[in-house]
Amino acid sequence: MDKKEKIIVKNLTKKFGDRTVLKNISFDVKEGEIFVLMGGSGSGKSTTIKHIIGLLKPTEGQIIIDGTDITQLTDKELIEFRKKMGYLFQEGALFDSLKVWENVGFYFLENTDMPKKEIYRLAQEKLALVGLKGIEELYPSELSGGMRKRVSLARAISTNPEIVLYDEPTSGLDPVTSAMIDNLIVNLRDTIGVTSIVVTHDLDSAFSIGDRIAMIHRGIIYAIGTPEEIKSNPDPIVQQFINRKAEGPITEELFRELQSEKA
Ligand SMILES: Nc1ncnc2c1ncn2[C@@H]1O[C@H](COP(=O)(O)OP(=O)(O)OP(=O)(O)O)[C@@H](O)[C@H]1O
Repeated sequence: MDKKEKIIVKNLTKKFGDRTVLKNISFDVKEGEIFVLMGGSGSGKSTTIKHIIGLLKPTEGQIIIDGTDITQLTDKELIEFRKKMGYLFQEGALFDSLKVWENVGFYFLENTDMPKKEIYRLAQEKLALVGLKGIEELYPSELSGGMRKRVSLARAISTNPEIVLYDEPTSGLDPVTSAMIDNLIVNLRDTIGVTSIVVTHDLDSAFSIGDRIAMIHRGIIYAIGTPEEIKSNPDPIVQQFINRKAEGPITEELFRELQSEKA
């Protein structure tokens, strides 16, 4: 039997001023699925997931999560709804003035009466999951970029969310740490059935962890399918992207644009 849809993105269009960044995109993500969103710089990946977490409102379209159209929620309702979602920001977005454990336990420090000792323990547990130990008392400025990213990931999963949205979880990480993050994403699905959307440029990671992959280019979804289906998709844009080719329709478009800007 087909799994139930957890997230439905329906005819989503987003304009910033007179620029249309997302052009009527639709897809759904099934419960417990790892759905990868792939595409070049500026293609609209971050904008798409920011709609799913409710940080952006669509110009047109709907975002339906567990049957609720979140675009219709009030700010207060949205904050409550977001409890079931974790979001790993592209830049990490840690609070520099807070220690690592306070960053990881931020949700509980802000919103609950849980004793600090317990929050500290919870932070330790989540940090261990991302391979970090003994850094609870440090500040983000004392960490490497890769460590900061992992601390952000520990924070994203601190509330045991049903849905986790990852914006470039492995960018800037060494191959071993990247593989560890990939494993963690897969483990969260296998052990507690987390539904994930992973935005990535990392083709190896996309093909190894994705149950399905969507390829977005200039605000349009060109292909959606299993890794095998994407590999054999004949679309020239998809093929140029997944084969890392310098020449092809993506570069030709870019070239034409640069020429017309010069003219
Ligand atoms: N708040 C905003 N105001 C105006 N334009 C924006 C805004 N946010 C994003 N854009 C534009 O929308 C387009 C898509 O941006 P987005 O961040 O979604 O791309 P992306 O696919 O995530 O790229 P990258 O891989 O480089 O992070 C870009 O051209 C960007 O400049």
